[in-house]
Amino acid sequence: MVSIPETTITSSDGRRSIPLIGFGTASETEGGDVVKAAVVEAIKAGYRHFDTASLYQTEKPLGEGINEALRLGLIKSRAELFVTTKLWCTSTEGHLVLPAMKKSLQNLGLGYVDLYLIHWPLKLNQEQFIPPIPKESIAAINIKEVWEAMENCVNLGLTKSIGVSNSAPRIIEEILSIAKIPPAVNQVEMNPLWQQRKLNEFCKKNDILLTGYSPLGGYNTQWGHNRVMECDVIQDIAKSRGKTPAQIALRWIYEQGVSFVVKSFNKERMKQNLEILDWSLTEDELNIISKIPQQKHVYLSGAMGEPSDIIAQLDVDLAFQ
Ligand SMILES: NC(=O)C1=CN([C@@H]2O[C@H](COP(=O)(O)OP(=O)(O)OC[C@H]3O[C@@H](n4cnc5c(N)ncnc54)[C@H](OP(=O)(O)O)[C@@H]3O)[C@@H](O)[C@H]2O)C=CC1
Ligand SMILES: O=C[C@H](O)[C@@H](O)[C@@H](O)[C@H](O)C(=O)O
Repeated sequence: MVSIPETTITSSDGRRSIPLIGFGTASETEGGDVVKAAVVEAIKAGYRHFDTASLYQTEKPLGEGINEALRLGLIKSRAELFVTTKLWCTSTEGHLVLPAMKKSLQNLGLGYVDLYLIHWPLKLNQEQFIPPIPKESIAAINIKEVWEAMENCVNLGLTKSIGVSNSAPRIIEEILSIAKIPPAVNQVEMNPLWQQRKLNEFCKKNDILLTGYSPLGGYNTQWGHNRVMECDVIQDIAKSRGKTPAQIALRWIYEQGVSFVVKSFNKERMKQNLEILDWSLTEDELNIISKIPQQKHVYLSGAMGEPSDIIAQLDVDLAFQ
């Protein structure tokens, strides 16, 4: 079993450990049983950090997988795991945060999560996330009110740490200016095609751990693309090093001093994705990767189906490099 290196983030118990590699659970095609079985296999392989969200509808099977792992004796206690979930945009209002947090815990069957993230700094007034989302259903987030409610979740012991996702410096600075408990993590799109150099620098300066999502570009998914896995530079390095393109992309992100979450429900591939710890990329290889033309992929405007100034601003904020 692979032992995954950890770093620490701010939490209600002072600094707490977080494994640098997390297991993603976003899937539109795989059912609950597949997710549950994958979680058990992932724990066998050595994953200890699990990423879910109310949006993904994988909280319940993740919780079931954790219970199964406990039953099988793969772990002795839930405390050996780091579980992240996220507040969806329909609940980003002060009075809606606590009920959403409690609902997530109920889905997971857990007494607390390790990290609760604001999924997108945005308010949606429409229950179903089925585009087109009319402009009238999109509102700006009242971040002060929402952050105070997130802090309340920490004070109630429902989450150990809080953070943001898909957030640019502008919103993070706003949070930092009012926070009693600062954000511990910012989870964003990050891979060799969107390297996030400036955001990484900004987060490091503010003691916020960047977590990269879609480190393989969301290969073969509806929301992702195949350009990372099919990138010539990545493929050439993979051939010359006897590694897979996925391993090169993951080793690259690992070497950026961030954490990342990668999803594979396939037993061999989830293991392969951990086999990146006992070798490193050379200066030359890092240099070539740093020259890959940058191309951000996740633009919320594309997903909404109707133009909105609020979404457009969010996309602009996130596109800086
Ligand atoms: N905060 C946010 O807004 C977002 C957060 N996320 C989080 O990040 C996680 C990871 O990102 P995600 O977008 O899923 O995409 P990833 O970049 O992790 O890619 C996942 C895809 O790659 C395939 N795959 C995984 N490993 C390999 C491999 N070694 N070789 C070939 N194919 C492979 C998977 O298929 P298979 O399972 O068949 O192996 C799956 O189709 C998500 O699951 C979610 O938890 C993701 C998007 C947005
Ligand atoms: O762009 C819109 C996408 O569907 C977005 O909502 C997801 O990528 C989500 O952030 C996730 O975590 O999977």
